[in-house]
Amino acid sequence: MKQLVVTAAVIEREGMILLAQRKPDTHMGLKWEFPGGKLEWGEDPRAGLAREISEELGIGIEVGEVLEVVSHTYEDRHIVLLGYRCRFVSGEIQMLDVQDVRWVRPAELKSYDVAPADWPIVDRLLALNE
Ligand SMILES: Nc1nc2c([nH]c(=O)n2[C@H]2C[C@H](O)[C@@H](COP(=O)(O)OP(=O)(O)OP(=O)(O)O)O2)c(=O)[nH]1
Repeated sequence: MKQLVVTAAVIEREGMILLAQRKPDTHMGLKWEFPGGKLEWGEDPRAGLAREISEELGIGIEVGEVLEVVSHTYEDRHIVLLGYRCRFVSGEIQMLDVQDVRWVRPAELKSYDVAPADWPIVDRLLALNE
C-alpha cells in the first residue's frame, strides 16, 4: 500500500470556495475536491501546492495557514492530506487538469460528492463560518 502526502488548497474569494472535480480516469474520478496534489520528493508543501494549482488551474495563489490535516486510508493507499487556507491572487482559471470547477458558498459544500478524505476539511470550514 502506498503512503502519500497530498496538499489541498481551500481557495477563498469574496466568501466563495473553489471546488474542483477530478478527471474521470483518475483515482476518485469525478469526485469533487480541494485542488492540489501529491508532494514531490523533498518539496516544501506550500511551494508544492502553489505549483499544483498553477499546473492544474493556471492561477496564482497565496498559501496561508493549515486549516486541517487529515489521515485517510482508501483501499489501496494511505493519504496524509494537508489542507491550507489560500487566497486567490492572479490569473484566470483554466481547466488544465481538472474536469470542472465551481465557486461555492461554504454552506453548499455538503451538497457536492466530495472525496471522503476531504470531509474533515469541509467540517472545519463550516465550523469557522458558523
Ligand atoms: N488534490 C487532491 N487530492 C485528493 C483530495 N482528497 C483526496 O482524497 N485526494 C486524493 C486523490 C489522489 O489519490 C491523491 C492526489 O493525487 P493527484 O492525482 O491529485 O495528485 P497529482 O496531480 O500530484 O498526481 P498525478 O496526476 O501527477 O499522478 O489524493 C483533495 O482534496 N485534493
